[in-house]
Amino acid sequence: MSKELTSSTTLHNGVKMPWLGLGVWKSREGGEVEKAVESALKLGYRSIDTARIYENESGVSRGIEASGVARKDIFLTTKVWNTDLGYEETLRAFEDSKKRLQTDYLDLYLIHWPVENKFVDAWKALEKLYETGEVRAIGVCNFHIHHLKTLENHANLAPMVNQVEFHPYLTQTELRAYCEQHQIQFEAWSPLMQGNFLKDETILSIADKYQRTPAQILLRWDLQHNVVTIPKSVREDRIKENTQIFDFELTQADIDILDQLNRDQRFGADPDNFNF
Ligand SMILES: NC(=O)C1=CN([C@@H]2O[C@H](COP(=O)(O)OP(=O)(O)OC[C@H]3O[C@@H](n4cnc5c(N)ncnc54)[C@H](OP(=O)(O)O)[C@@H]3O)[C@@H](O)[C@H]2O)C=CC1
Ligand SMILES: O=C1CO[C@H](CO)[C@@H](O)[C@@H]1O
Repeated sequence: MSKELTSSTTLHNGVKMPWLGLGVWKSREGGEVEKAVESALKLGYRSIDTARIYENESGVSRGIEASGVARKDIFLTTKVWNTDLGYEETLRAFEDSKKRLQTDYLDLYLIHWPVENKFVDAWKALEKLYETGEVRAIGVCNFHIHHLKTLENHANLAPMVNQVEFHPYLTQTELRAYCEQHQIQFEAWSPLMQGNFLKDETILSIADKYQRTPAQILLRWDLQHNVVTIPKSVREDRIKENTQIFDFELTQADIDILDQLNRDQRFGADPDNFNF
């Protein structure tokens, strides 16, 4: 499978989404996020993942502006937060995010968490935004199979993306298979294990073998699993390092070794057990 920095997966509605994007959770507005987004776009990233709850959508838009990259060439994602779930509430939250992001449309709008009894109404709002062309693709985050099944029973449109925690300690085998069967693109959050990979001897030794950094091994492993990945960094050297994953390939044996590190360990919250 050959991929390059600008290469994309095709979602089930035909929209193209880059395999690599920049995550911006914890990237602070007022300088940090602006600089990270500007650097990433100048280095060739074409996808940015933010959320209302990250409180940096305005900063993201300033970074885009500073980069000089045309809006039409960028795949921009944001998410509706738990307190804004509901039909009218979600439509309003979308308008507010659009204003902060200084854009007339979004490429991808996601439900951030599967809050029971609320996500179906929010999904109806996302379908409406999709029908009116204000968003090019819609999807969910943190949905287990049972949440996807509930949605299926009420939705006109299947989600195009499910963005969930994914790395070698949490390989999500069943959920990935389900998403693949239903043409839902799987997207990894915390692909770098929030920085917790440095103590893992297996990851370090594979990095050594390929003469790559551990971060590059983790991101390459995502690509070879056909998983969209959105590593976060505010450091230009790392933002660049995280792009250098398209010119080498892991052997199947090494992919298997990384897969076997699975221990169903989360660095973030469990969707069935969250409390925000
Ligand atoms: N839908 C959801 O519920 C969620 C979505 N997300 C999305 O996914 C994105 C990525 O996940 P996130 O949780 O941020 O964590 P990541 O797994 O991307 O790890 C980010 C951490 O790794 C460090 N880092 C980045 N690159 C390197 C490198 N090359 N070498 C060493 N360390 C590195 C960063 O530090 P530094 O910045 O200092 O370089 C930061 O501390 C988020 O930013 C957000 O957009 C995340 C969580 C939940
Ligand atoms: O994207 C996210 C990052 O983690 C946060 C929880 O602490 C949430 O905002 C959300 O899951």
